[in-house]
Amino acid sequence: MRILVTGGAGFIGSHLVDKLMEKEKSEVIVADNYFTGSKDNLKKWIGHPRFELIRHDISRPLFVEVDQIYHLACPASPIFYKYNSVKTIKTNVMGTLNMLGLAKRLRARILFTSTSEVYGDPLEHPQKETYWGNVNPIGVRSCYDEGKRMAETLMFDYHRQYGIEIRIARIFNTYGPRMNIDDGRVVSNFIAQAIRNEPLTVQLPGTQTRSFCYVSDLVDGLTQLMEGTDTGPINLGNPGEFTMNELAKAVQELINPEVQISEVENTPDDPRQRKPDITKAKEVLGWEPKVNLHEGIPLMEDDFRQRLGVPRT
Ligand SMILES: NC(=O)c1ccc[n+]([C@@H]2O[C@H](COP(=O)([O-])OP(=O)(O)OC[C@H]3O[C@@H](n4cnc5c(N)ncnc54)[C@H](O)[C@@H]3O)[C@@H](O)[C@H]2O)c1
Ligand SMILES: O=c1ccn([C@@H]2O[C@H](COP(=O)(O)OP(=O)(O)O[C@H]3OC[C@@H](O)[C@H](O)[C@H]3O)[C@@H](O)[C@H]2O)c(=O)[nH]1
Repeated sequence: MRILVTGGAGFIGSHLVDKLMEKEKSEVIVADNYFTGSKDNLKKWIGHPRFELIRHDISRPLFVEVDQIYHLACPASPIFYKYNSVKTIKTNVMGTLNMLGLAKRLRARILFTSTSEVYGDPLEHPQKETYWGNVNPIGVRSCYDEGKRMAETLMFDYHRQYGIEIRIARIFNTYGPRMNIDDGRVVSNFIAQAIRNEPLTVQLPGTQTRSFCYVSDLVDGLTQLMEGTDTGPINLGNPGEFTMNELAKAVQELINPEVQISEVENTPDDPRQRKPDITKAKEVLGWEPKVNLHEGIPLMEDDFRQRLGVPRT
């Protein structure tokens, strides 16, 4: 089995590669342009006979011979996906078209990592896969959430029109070791701030909620979805829901009780609430997350302390 992972040098992608490489018969090819990812995340596999790393931007066609495609390439942190919004759209739309073209030529199964952001600022809570969402089509987040929605449309049209085997995961906020230290997402920000003894920046109002999934759980969900028979979309996330005020308190308690918490301005269109309904994942895949936030934060803290060079005192 030869498997392509686009975006495999990123946070989730590199953990997925670790899991795929554990299977002795798998060969893994990663294609990544290193916009938010890094070779460092894959250093243990570089030089391995079953592993190949290609610098490639998926908004251009890619010619490789594989049996399965995990299509993850796309900046995921709001700061990075807004940085060059037109490029984010090209990555989602042209990139997904290119990967579907590859899947069509090879008759390969393709899994796309969509997002809870397709639900926008959801009016249904928790979110089921049947909910169509509440998305601003012209806002600063649209390059990402509308880009992912268009990519889901392309996936289903290739499936209906050409019989391509597709899998769609709608991933909710995921955290863990190897996130970029200055990634800008909330869990990595708070952990880095707590270790550096800088105020935790809670964006107002602080009552907005998210549900945080530990990366090993998420990766198990992705491989189970790929190996199963359901096209999805299937929500993959941890239903444990926290306000940003609660998250800041948890990080303060677990990492640095002395650290201050400060309130800062938010960005436009920030979703006010988000929690996955994972009934479908449980029924169809037999999947549910195992690691809760209070267990996951210390695991991520170890990795951040090591990279920041600040040991526990
Ligand atoms: N982490 C989350 O909470 C979360 C939630 C929902 C969905 N997702 C999705 O999961 C996937 C992985 O997210 P992540 O958190 O690992 O993000 P990440 O930013 O760490 O990884 C994305 C990877 O894609 C690469 N990339 C970006 N544009 C590319 C392009 N045009 N060509 C080739 N490579 C490109 C980056 O260099 C990086 O290695 C993304 O598709 C993201 O939208 C993540
Ligand atoms: O320092 C910070 C950063 C963020 N936040 C808040 O934390 C919440 C989560 O923000 P993040 O930037 O981590 O992530 P978001 O939930 O906005 O988007 C994420 O959603 C799912 C995925 O597709 C992506 O990983 C990302 O787009 C927001 O309400 C934001 O206002 C803070 O309070 N402080």
